[in-house]
Amino acid sequence: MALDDKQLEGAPKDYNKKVQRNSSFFRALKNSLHGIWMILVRERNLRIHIFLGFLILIAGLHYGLVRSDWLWVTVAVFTVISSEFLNTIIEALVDLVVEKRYHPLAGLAKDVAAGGVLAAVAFEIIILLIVFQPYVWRQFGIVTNFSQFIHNFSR
Ligand SMILES: Nc1ncnc2c1ncn2[C@@H]1O[C@H](COP(=O)(O)OP(=O)(O)OP(=O)(O)O)[C@@H](O)[C@H]1O
Repeated sequence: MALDDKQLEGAPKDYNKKVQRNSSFFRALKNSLHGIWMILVRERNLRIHIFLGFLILIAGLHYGLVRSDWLWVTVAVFTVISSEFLNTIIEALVDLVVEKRYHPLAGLAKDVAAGGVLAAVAFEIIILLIVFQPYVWRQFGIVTNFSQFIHNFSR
């Protein structure tokens, strides 16, 4: 991943460059936006999650979700997006430390980071199922009671 990027492969030549603190709020903002642009360009999975986020937004508008539903859906979508950011940071740091050498700990760090994304996606799916299922059933004229269903299930 990270080391395939030609622009970043050239980075070691810049070792003598000094790193400066962000001198102003706008400079910090510009660097943050650059970070978002970099991950958007490089990480296909993040682009897929953002695309799915737009589809969820359209579905939410279609079904007319209530405020509390929107809160949960927003938390779920941003949890996945944040986990992709974290995954990319860990991959970049691991590649920086081990370069292209094999190390079991490097593999462990990357696999655990990827597992974190999977856990976040599982969280998102559970939230989406709980939030959307009454709206979908209602479309077919079926009124459900989720709490009653869970209660009956546990008996
Ligand atoms: N330096 C390394 N040493 C040992 N195993 C590694 C190393 N780099 C990668 N791996 C293993 O190869 C897998 C794929 O690594 P890679 O850097 O391509 O991440 P990726 O999962 O493809 O990234 P992306 O999230 O961008 O798809 C890792 O999950 C890890 O198991």
